[in-house]
Amino acid sequence: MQERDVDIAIIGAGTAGLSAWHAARKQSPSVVLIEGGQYGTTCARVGCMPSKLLIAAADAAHHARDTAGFGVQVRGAIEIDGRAVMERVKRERDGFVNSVLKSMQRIDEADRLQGHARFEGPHTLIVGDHTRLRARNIVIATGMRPTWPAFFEVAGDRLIVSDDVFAWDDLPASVAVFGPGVIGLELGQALHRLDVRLRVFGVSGSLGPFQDEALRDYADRTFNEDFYVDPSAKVESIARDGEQVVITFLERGTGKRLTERFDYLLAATGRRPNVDKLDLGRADLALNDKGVPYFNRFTLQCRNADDSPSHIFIAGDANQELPLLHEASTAGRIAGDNAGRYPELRAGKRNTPLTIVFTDPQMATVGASRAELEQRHGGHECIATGEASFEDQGRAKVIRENRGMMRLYAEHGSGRFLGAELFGPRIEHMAHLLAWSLEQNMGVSRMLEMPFYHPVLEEGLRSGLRDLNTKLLQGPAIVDRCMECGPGD
Ligand SMILES: Cc1cc2nc3c(=O)[nH]c(=O)nc-3n(C[C@H](O)[C@H](O)[C@H](O)COP(=O)(O)OP(=O)(O)OC[C@H]3O[C@@H](n4cnc5c(N)ncnc54)[C@H](O)[C@@H]3O)c2cc1C
Ligand SMILES: NC(=O)c1ccc[n+]([C@@H]2O[C@H](COP(=O)([O-])OP(=O)(O)OC[C@H]3O[C@@H](n4cnc5c(N)ncnc54)[C@H](O)[C@@H]3O)[C@@H](O)[C@H]2O)c1
Repeated sequence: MQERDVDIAIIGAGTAGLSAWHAARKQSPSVVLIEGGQYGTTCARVGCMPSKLLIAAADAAHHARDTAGFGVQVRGAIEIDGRAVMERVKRERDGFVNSVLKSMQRIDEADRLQGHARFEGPHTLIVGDHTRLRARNIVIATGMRPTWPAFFEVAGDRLIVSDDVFAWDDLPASVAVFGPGVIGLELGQALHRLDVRLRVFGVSGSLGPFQDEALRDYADRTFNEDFYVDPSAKVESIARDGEQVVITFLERGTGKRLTERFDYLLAATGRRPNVDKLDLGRADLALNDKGVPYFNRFTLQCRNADDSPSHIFIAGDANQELPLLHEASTAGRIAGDNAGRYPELRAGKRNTPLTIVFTDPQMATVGASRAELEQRHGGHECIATGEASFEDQGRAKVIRENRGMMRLYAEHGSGRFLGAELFGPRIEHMAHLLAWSLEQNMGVSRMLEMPFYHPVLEEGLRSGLRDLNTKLLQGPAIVDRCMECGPGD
């Protein structure tokens, strides 16, 4: 076994680990990055990028089929070439992975270690059974992996997770997706639009990231016009028969017992942090009931079992706080910086929570949910809710994407904007405007003073803000459609 001493060890060469490495390296010349799996990051290899590539192909198919409403006839059938779809997904994905690998070449080979890392003691790691690494400070950036209930395993090798989708050479004929969360909805809708026969089964009624019941119901109705999704499914049995998975369930709406065969069961039932194989018991850290170290979200510093501050930091999906790419990058930077400075620490700037789901229509949440806000601000009377629909919105009608609604929250008295849940066309852009407004502590009336071009989807957002302003008793109600700059709202 090779023995080695370093100043800082970073476990995991994903987005958080790479970001931590660069920040730590500014503080110390002795930083080692350990990777137990493949280089290239989850985002580029099996996460954000290949999923968006598959969705882009699905969007192309959808738009090609959706021309008649504009008076444009496409003659002949729209055919999906599954091999060509997957070939492009993988080719472009490989390009993204290669750019990560290229950027990693900036890290000296001597500063990279390959092998699974586990704790032998609070300052000692065993890497791949070939190296004992002693480090003054350590960053855990080990990411997450998919998780599923044991009863899915009857499907054998026909049980797959999102990673497997991006290894396909061709599209299958049918898939049963379990889990209408972010991954299940994005991949499920994309597969459906690429002519894969689809059912999406959920439990407990949850749908994507929405907490607001009105948005959840609206999204549920809208998605069900496109593909079958039952957020509270009654699945009676799952069995394997030959090369297929046989699922018996009660059909939503009719209650009819149906038995259907699928090529795959795609488990999109959540992801768990990769901390269970780190031997954290030997690191002397205080762990929560899920085995994840307690940490401070501004410093990313963990706590020891005796509640004293630890020399170990945890960033990215591994800490389970906000498993999103931009959060992994920010948290990694703060953790790496603090690992370099320890025992002196700096509180990092954390961004406004922002989630965007790339379905059609898109889903987004900004800031806190209404329930969280009520708790934080002292009850429902402290929070005003504004609302607007995209169904009659000018620009949305022009492009025939007039589906969706939004709920916007603000504080009574101060008029400060606090958060939103949005469902509608190209919501990714409006969600950014709202997150940036929140970062700047803007009041709703100030937001309404900002320029709104015409005709744009953001005029729909202005309608929601006007309604919110009225609910705050800070402006007149908009009784008639606002016509001062055309039919935009
Ligand atoms: C299908 C899918 C789509 C997604 N789409 C989006 C999106 O559109 N937008 C968005 O913001 N986020 C998206 N995400 C989430 C995003 O990909 C993650 O939040 C982000 O990649 C997490 O980065 P990370 O560095 O924490 O983890 P990772 O990139 O997973 O890095 C962790 C690394 O640690 C290594 N490792 C684990 N254990 C050990 C060990 N013991 N020793 C050594 N190495 C170890 C792993 O091999 C891995 O390389 C998506 C995720 C998935 C799965
Ligand atoms: N656009 C994006 O930003 C994006 C895209 C993909 C993934 N991600 C990240 O990845 C994380 C993980 O995504 P995910 O979709 O795996 O998790 P998730 O928590 O969003 O969804 C899991 C879903 O599975 C359901 N479920 C649980 N057990 C079930 C069962 N036995 N049968 C049927 N359904 C069941 C849950 O009710 C939930 O709806 C997300 O939280 C997100 O942070 C982000």
